[in-house]
Amino acid sequence: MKILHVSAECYPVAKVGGLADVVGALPKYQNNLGHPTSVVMPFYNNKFTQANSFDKVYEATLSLGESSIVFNVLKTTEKVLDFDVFFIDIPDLLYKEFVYSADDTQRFLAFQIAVLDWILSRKEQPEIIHCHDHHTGLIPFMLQESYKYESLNKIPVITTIHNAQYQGWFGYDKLHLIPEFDSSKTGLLDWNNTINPLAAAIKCAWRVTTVSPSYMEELKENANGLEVLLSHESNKCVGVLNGIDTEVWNPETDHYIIKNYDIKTVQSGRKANKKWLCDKFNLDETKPLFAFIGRLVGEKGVDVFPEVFKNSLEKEAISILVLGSGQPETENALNNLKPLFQGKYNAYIGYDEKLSHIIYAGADFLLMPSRVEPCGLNQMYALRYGTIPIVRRIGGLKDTVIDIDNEGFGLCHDNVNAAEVEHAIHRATVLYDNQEKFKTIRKHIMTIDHSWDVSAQAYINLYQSIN
Ligand SMILES: Nc1ncnc2c1ncn2[C@@H]1O[C@H](COP(=O)(O)OP(=O)(O)O[C@H]2O[C@H](CO)[C@@H](O)[C@H](O)[C@H]2O)[C@@H](O)[C@H]1O
Repeated sequence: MKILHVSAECYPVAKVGGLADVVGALPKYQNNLGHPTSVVMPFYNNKFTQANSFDKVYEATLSLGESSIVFNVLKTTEKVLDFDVFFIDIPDLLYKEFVYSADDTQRFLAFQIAVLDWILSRKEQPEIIHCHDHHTGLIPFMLQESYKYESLNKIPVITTIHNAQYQGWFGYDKLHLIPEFDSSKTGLLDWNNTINPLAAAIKCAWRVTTVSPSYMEELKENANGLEVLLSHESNKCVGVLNGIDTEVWNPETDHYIIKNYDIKTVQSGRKANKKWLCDKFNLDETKPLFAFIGRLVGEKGVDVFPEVFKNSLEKEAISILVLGSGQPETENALNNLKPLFQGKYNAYIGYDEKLSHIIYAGADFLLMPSRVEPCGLNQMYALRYGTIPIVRRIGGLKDTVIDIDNEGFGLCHDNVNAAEVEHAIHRATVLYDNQEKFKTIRKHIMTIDHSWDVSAQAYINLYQSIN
């Protein structure tokens, strides 16, 4: 079955968060299962596009309302990735140093129209179009309703919701930008009197998936306004747990980390990575190291950190290291703690792929007090590298981490508040003090298999059910 993924992000081409990891791995595993799978994404101005040369495979002009916009479809000259990636090049709109910005409505509408115009022109068409998040949410609608794409409307289209908090809303003043359709179908675009691309995708896609089974259930109660819609459409919705790319995320071969290790050499390998982190960030390597990696936004629960860190660093003999960027007030609060806890706490505000790998390889515990966590990849990377996750029981975290008190391997809490996170940190220090148990758990978690093998097949089964 020929599969085409449509996405704004794909690792290692362009990554803002977990969406890139998924779209950078799932196609590889689907190819391995014998299904030719490719990705189409925007052509950004970044390290990847600067480092490679590209051939033009298609050129045309698209209509965005009254405007005519020339676009190209590009492919790398050499085979760089394990699967084909096609790039939509619209210089004025997409060729930027960033992935997302304030004028995303125009940018991603033009992208989606270009994708469909290009598919229309191809002799060999995909047998499944797999869209990711709201940036590609109008594709299911356009396939079904825009006159121009009528000949494509038998191609099954599925949408995966990686995060329902973001829906891509825009006003009716931009309705005319969508290729012409029967105006009596405008309701399919609407949710609460505004155009809502994610809602349109939920209504028009043949199947809707979320990235964990628990998140699917939670969305019926809490989906940033789409609860009723998701409950109504629940027959075509299913949760498929994300996997991880075990070639990229492998402590034995990871070229980013300071010392590679496997289950037999975990002790010395992790010691070297921890020492590097502690030297670099002025932390005490004899104490348990707690880390956080991620976007500094409300849904990750990071607003509790200033209070938690202050209290825990005063009470416990621990070190804490943060890697992340996001809301300026949280960035400032985390920076402001540095002078108060020198030698015990540090934060790198920014994005650094290499550092993230070293943290998974060197920290003892990874904090994830998420308010919302559709799946979460960090806890799975942590497990593979032998870092014990401390998570709130929500979404994919609930599906992948079991508490040590329930014969599991992680530390879990039910709510996002300072007291519960502090208590979980305290429990982690007790575990750390029992080095024999700590090391047994560490070895065990490295053997848990979260590779994409199972879930890539689950998606194939889903595609086959609608083909
Ligand atoms: N400052 C930084 N420096 C370096 N690396 C950083 C970083 N900040 C984040 N990362 C990396 O970005 C990725 C984050 O992935 P997550 O899945 O945890 O969250 P995200 O909320 O982006 O994804 C959304 O989509 C994914 C994929 O479906 C879901 O798992 C998730 O629950 C959902 O919120 C990881 O690879 C992490 O290491």
